[in-house]
Amino acid sequence: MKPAAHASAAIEILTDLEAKKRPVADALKDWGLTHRFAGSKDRAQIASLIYDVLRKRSSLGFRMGAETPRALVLGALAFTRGISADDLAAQFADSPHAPDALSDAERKALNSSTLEGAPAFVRGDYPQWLDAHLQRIFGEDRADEGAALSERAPLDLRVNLLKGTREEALAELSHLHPEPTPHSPLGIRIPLLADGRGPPVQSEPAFLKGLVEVQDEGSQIASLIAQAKPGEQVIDLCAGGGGKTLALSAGMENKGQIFAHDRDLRRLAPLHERAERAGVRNLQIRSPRGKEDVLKDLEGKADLVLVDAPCTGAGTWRRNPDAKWRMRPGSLEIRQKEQDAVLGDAARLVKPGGRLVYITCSLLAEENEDRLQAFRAAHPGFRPVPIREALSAAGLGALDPYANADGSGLLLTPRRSGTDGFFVAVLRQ
Ligand SMILES: C[S@@+](CC[C@H](N)C(=O)[O-])C[C@H]1O[C@@H](n2cnc3c(N)ncnc32)[C@H](O)[C@@H]1O
Repeated sequence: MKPAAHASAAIEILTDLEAKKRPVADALKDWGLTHRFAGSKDRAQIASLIYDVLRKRSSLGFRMGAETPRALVLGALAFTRGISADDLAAQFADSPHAPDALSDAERKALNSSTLEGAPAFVRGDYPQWLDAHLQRIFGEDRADEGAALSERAPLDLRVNLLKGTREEALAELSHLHPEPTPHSPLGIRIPLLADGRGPPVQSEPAFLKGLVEVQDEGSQIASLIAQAKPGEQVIDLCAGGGGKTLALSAGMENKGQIFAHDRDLRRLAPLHERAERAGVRNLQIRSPRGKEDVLKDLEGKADLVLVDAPCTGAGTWRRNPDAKWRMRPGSLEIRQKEQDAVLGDAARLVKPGGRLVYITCSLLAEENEDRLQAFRAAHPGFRPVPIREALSAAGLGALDPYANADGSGLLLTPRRSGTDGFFVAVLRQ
């Protein structure tokens, strides 16, 4: 397929998305099933274009003067990919499967539009109802924070010290032009390809033998702040696929015990194979078993309980732009209740003198500072550790500027730290 045919397919899929209001992954899958002639590379190119559209849906619509799938795709090709109106017209003329030729109004928008006069939620490409929420944290910077959350995300890897050093990993992956990440001592950043996709690192020998894992630098930092030490008893209460479990385990040098739990059995499934590949030998996966309390024997025993809480994921909009437009006030309320519940469950597991580390990949105070406040009111035995103290102990003092307003947590964002958005706070019992 030629690039112009990719544009046509993207318009078709976006039209379907709009009509059926369903997740983008489902629409892409269905399109692939009904267009078998499209190879995997074509499908990936089309998906990448659709994600470029979704990241900047509002601002592209504003600049194009229309929010139709066609206007948005033209806008993404011009403003994100830098293709001139003349070059687009030439591409369209050259392919039988191209979108219709550009109109005069489209040419004008492509050549001369700006974001001047656009409100913050358009410049920042986020849903209007979130404006007050983002203003609460970022004030006048909210549009710039939103804009940074609307860029493509980098591809970051974490070096697994159980298998080798960052220098060894950089050398093994040198053909992908890796760079050390600026903040995490374990991070490697791999440049994206021209169309915004990352190279297939999961097929690299360095990945297959467990020397590197895919993990955003922000997630690496959150795990490092938790400071899981050799010999400790550690519980990763919301382990999911185990991204942070593996990072914690590497910090423990396979000494002591780490327990991974999640209320959703299916989410834990990949961890078995990932741990094997990473050479982790001190992991027990405590899968849920109906109504049974599978952590009962660990009550009051953990040196560290990590709560990587379920959240709206507002910090990961670069990777899941679809989620940003699908987010509703009701889902924020549901997440808050879940966060309170899981924090309450964590409290009973921490031993006297132990730590509870609360993490979200959200930027919203309603999911971060407010939840900590509610937790502390219900559990006065837990004291917050000033985040600068926790950073210093983890050898991450350079991240001090990213402390939140009251110093109770770390707030990472693409604009501030170049990572996904994360909130991290440490409490001690
Ligand atoms: C942010 S995800 C975890 C991501 C994972 N830690 C990682 O680094 O890849 C949050 C997880 O919390 C789980 N969860 C939600 N409520 C829970 C609860 N009450 N107890 C345990 N897990 C819960 C969800 O199933 C989900 O997998």
